[in-house]
Amino acid sequence: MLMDMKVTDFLAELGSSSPAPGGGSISALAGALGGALAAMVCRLTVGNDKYAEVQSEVAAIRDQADQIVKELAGCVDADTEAFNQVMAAYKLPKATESDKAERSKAIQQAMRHATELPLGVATSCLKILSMAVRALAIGNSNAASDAAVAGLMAHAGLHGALYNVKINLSSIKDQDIQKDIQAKVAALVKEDEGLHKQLLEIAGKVIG
Ligand SMILES: Nc1nc(=O)c2c([nH]1)NC[C@@H]1CN(c3ccc(C(=O)N[C@@H](CCC(=O)O)C(=O)O)cc3)C=[N+]21
Repeated sequence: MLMDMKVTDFLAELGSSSPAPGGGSISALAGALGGALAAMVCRLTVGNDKYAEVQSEVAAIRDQADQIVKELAGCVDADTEAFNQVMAAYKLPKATESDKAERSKAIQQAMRHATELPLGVATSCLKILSMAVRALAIGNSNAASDAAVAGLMAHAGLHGALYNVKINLSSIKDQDIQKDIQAKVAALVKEDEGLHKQLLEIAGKVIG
C-alpha cells in the first residue's frame, strides 16, 4: 500500500522508473494534503474565543474535511490500481475474434473506471478548495497561510485529476458517456476557477 509507506520511501518509489504511482495518485494525495491542512486550520479555530461566532460552521467544515481526506487517501492506492487494470487489459490475448471482443470489453470497463475515479477525486478536491476558502475567510488568521496552502493543494489536485480524466476520455468509445463526463469536467473547471480566484483575493488581502 502506497499510503502505508514512509514518506521518504514513497518519494523514492515515485521518482523511480517504475510507472506507478503516477499523476492520478499524486493528484489524490495533493487533495488529501489540502484537506488535512484545512482541517488543521479548523481545529485551530474551534475552541478559540476570538472566533466564538463561527464555531459551529468551522466545526462542520472540520468534520467534512476529515471525511473527504479519508476518501482521497483511499484514492491514492485505488488510482494506481485502476490504471494497472487498464494496462493489464491491453495485455490480454487478441489471437481470435472472441479474444478481441473480450479484450476490447475489458479495456473499455477498465478505462471507464480509470476515468470515473479521478473525476471523483476532482469533485472531492473542489469540496476541499471550497472549505479552504471558507477557513481562510473566517478561520484563525494566524493560520491564514495554512488555509491558503490547503486551497492551492486542492486546486492542483483538481486539475491534475482532470488531466487524467481527459487523457483517458478519448479511449472511451461510448459517446454518451464521453459527453456526460465532458460536461462534468467543464462544470468542475468553472467552479474551481471562481473559488481559486477568491482564494488568491482573500490570501492577498490577509497575507499580502
Ligand atoms: N486514472 C489514471 N491514473 C493514471 O495514473 C493514469 C491514467 N489514468 N491515465 C493515463 C496516465 C498515464 N499513465 C501511465 C502509466 C504507466 C505507463 C507505462 O508503464 N508505460 C510503459 C509500458 C508499460 C507496459 O506496457 O506494461 C512504457 O510506456 O514504456 C504509461 C503511462 C498513467 N496514467
